[in-house]
Amino acid sequence: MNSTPDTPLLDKVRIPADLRALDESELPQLASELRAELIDAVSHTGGHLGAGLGVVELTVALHYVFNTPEDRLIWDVGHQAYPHKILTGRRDRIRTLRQEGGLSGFTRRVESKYDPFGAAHSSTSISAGLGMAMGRDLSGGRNNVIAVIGDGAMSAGMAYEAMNNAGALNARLIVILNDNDMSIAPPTGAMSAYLARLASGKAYLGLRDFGKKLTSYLGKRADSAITRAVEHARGYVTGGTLFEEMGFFHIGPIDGHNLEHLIPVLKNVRDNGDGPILIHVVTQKGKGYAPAEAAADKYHGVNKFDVITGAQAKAPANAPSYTKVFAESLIQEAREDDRIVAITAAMPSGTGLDLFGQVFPARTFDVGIAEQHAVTFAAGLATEGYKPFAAIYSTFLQRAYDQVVHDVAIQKLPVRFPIDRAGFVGADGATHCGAFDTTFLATLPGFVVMAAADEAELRHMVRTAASYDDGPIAFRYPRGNGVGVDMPQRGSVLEIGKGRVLKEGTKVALLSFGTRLQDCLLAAEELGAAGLSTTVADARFAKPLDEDLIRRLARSHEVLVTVEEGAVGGFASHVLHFLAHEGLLENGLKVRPLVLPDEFTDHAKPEKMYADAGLDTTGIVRTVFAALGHDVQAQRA
Ligand SMILES: Cc1ncc(C[n+]2csc(CCOP(=O)(O)OP(=O)(O)O)c2C)c(N)n1
Ligand SMILES: CC(=O)[C@@H](O)[C@H](O)COP(=O)(O)O
Ligand SMILES: [Mg+2]
Repeated sequence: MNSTPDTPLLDKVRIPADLRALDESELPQLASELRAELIDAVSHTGGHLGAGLGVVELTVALHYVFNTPEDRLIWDVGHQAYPHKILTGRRDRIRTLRQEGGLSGFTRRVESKYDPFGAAHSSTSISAGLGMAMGRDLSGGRNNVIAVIGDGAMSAGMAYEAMNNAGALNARLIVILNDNDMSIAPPTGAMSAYLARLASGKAYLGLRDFGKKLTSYLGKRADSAITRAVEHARGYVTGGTLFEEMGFFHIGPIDGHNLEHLIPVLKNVRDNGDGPILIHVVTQKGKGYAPAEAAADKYHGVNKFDVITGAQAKAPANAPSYTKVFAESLIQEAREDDRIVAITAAMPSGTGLDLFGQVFPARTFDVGIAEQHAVTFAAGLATEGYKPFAAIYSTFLQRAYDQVVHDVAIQKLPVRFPIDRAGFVGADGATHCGAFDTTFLATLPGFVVMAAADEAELRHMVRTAASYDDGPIAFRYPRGNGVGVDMPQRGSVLEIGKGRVLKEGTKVALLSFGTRLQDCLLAAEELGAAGLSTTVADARFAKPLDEDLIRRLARSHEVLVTVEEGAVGGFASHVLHFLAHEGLLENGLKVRPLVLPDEFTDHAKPEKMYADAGLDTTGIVRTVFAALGHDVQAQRA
């Protein structure tokens, strides 16, 4: 049984100004109440918990020391910002997190003046902060700019591009590296090993040298409290760290859960110094909640859960998740072909490649949060005759578009792109919606672009991709579970550019690309009951199109509706382009392309999102009736 925590001190804090009125000695108590409130809220909503738990003290210290929102506080990714939301006027809505109409699970400018920059994709905070710092300097401002970035996010190229620029500009910018030695999975890469070395005290200077450096940056006010904080944590970082070579003053590591250490350091940095500074703070992901601390993923993302036991709610599923089907199918293919290798950009569990990695550790590469590199790395593997599967969520593939075009497509390299989380993703909202992949891939010459209509189709597409060597090939599938169709033992190789017809009719044709197929079949039944004989086809390919199929549907039906879970400019655009060139739009054919709405759709339950987008059974039927000029209400009565 969960009961709302007792939070007498937190109840007095609505906004950071209230927090700043507290005595410093009260802050540990406030942090403890904030942590209890966070746990309780997320137990009701689900969401990102581990990262927020790890920054409770840091959040309190930052708002205590800095004058937010005039001082700009930027949270990288934003998944750790729930404690920040509670302290910045949003506590009354914290139990609406990630629900329709409720608070976003990330920072958002439209949500609060305390969120100076929206996020959800990682590693943008230093760039945004540097822009704010230069804007401030150009307009003669005096405010601080603080970017908080995790050790996982620090693996991405953008972070280095920003530091490189910040060092050269010598801008006054505060970067807090929140090092919890975790990404979603344990972090990978040389940078992670380097940070671990720094945090373990192996690279430290003597106290005297450190004192000298500190005084040169912070001036006389680099008092003993700051030295003690660093000394207490692990020691003192040497000159010549990577960050210092990039022009940052580097301080740390310090214990990010100890307010007595955090506050003097932050005050000193606030009041002194010039140029960019990086404060290395060591924290524990999941801190203060035993089930999170004990979990392998530190409760990075959780369903609703029981606070006492930590047990998470799990809806019963009638079918395996698409992710699991992908992983198992790829394992199956990889047993047959030792040239198959798999790549993830810090999403092993999300993409299912953790399973692949258990079977084929040497053929699995977690490259860190580095989608651009992941794609070009895959291209390199392809040049050596390997069959790389670069498994990247639709939304994160956006970051690697030039690599897809320049390194893969132009060179016609057979990189395989399994694209998970294609279409609506529900609670993560607009930043994570996989809306654009069909549009941005199908426009590239020579790219093969497929969408799986169900989990069996996904299995076929994995096999098809494994056997296709003529150039790049992508297949998209959504977040969540399959539809419960019978599964083939092994996938078949699909004929490239050929769709299939599931139901023959004469008046209306529904041409689906992807998992909306099930709703098309239901819609066809409704239309049939209303006397409208309906064909249902699964296009399978947005590129190359099944031109024979489309020609036939266009010639022998009065209405042609295309249905896809993607933005305008995708499958339907290619169909319309083809129809126009074939002169098939000139004989009275009524074509209706159903795509995602031309807007960024906020978080909600996926079923509601489909309904609002007109992409559910009702929406499809309504579209057909409207095309035929029928009165929808009368038809359905
Ligand atoms: C460009 C991009 N790729 C992948 C992700 C998925 N993702 C969200 S949080 C996260 C791990 C971040 O690790 P870190 O920055 O150390 O933060 P922590 O969760 O440890 O606090 C990943 C990989 C993302 N948000 N953005
Ligand atoms: C913050 C982030 O980007 C990830 O944690 C993401 O929320 C994971 O999404 P899935 O739950 O769909 O894997
Ligand atoms: Mg981390």
